Amino acid sequence: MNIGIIGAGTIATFLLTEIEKQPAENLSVKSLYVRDIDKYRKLSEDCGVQLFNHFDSFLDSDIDIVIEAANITAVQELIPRALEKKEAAIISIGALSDDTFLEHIMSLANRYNHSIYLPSGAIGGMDLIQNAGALGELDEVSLTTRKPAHSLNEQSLKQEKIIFQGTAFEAIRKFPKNINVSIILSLAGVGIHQTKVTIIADPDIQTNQHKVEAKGAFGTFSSTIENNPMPSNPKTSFLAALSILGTLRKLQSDLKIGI
Ligand SMILES: NC(=O)C1=CN([C@@H]2O[C@H](COP(=O)(O)OP(=O)(O)OC[C@H]3O[C@@H](n4cnc5c(N)ncnc54)[C@H](OP(=O)(O)O)[C@@H]3O)[C@@H](O)[C@H]2O)C=CC1
Ligand SMILES: O=C([O-])CC(=O)C(=O)O
Repeated sequence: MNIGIIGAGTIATFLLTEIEKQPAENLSVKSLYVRDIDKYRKLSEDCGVQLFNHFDSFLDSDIDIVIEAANITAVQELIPRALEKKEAAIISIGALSDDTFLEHIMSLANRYNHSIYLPSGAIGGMDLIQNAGALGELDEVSLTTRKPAHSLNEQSLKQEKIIFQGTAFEAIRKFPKNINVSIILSLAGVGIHQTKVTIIADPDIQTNQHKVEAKGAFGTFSSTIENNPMPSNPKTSFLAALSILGTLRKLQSDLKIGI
């Protein structure tokens, strides 16, 4: 499967490097769409990947799937165009907190017969949350995120502080680079207006921690992940980058686990 990536930052560089190390996997990153070709020329030379700053040329290059690894605005601007020609995977899932946009890209996916893949990012258990709500009997879903204070621009904190409490809809608007996980959780579960989110800035931790709790006819569920951050962008957890690799592997495998 030939891959084109939007963006060339932390997650994109991880994918480039790791996919190149596994030639037997039948995955290959062929093209990168960037805003500034000069900034990423060395990366492209080191990894043997072609750079594009013209989106249609990127889409027309030898790729089967577009992976967005940029930001919410890039999803809004570029994914509708991508879906006319290719499959797409999105990691800046916060963009899907806009119902009108979500309906728009779903109708494009349907019209052009392309799927939209949403890797589970820095959390897990989305299969369980979806299954628990299969009969509409999922009553409550919440997320408590605890991140190092500096990741949340709270460098001066001396002790932990709750910096946000509200819905996922409100959370992603206040923290668009830190709480994409709340939107995939909402899409899997009870929606952006019902999913409760708490964000804690903690000066004494180094990991990105997410606690998911759910309650319904199925029983109760609780899981906590302590994510190691990516060195080049501590806001981003290593698992978020791994989850894209996981999605690509699942797409290629005949054994679909947890689907
Ligand atoms: N779903 C989840 O669980 C998680 C999601 N994320 C999200 O993943 C995304 C990527 O994270 P990460 O790799 O750490 O971010 P980085 O900031 O390291 O990299 C972002 C890259 O995107 C590029 N970019 C931004 N806008 C555009 C555009 N319009 N067109 C092309 N390229 C663009 C930037 O380029 P330039 O140099 O031009 O600025 C940069 O190369 C972020 O939105 C982040 O919030 C992160 C962690 C978890
Ligand atoms: O990487 C993480 O831990 C979570 C994150 O940034 C996001 O959801 O946007």
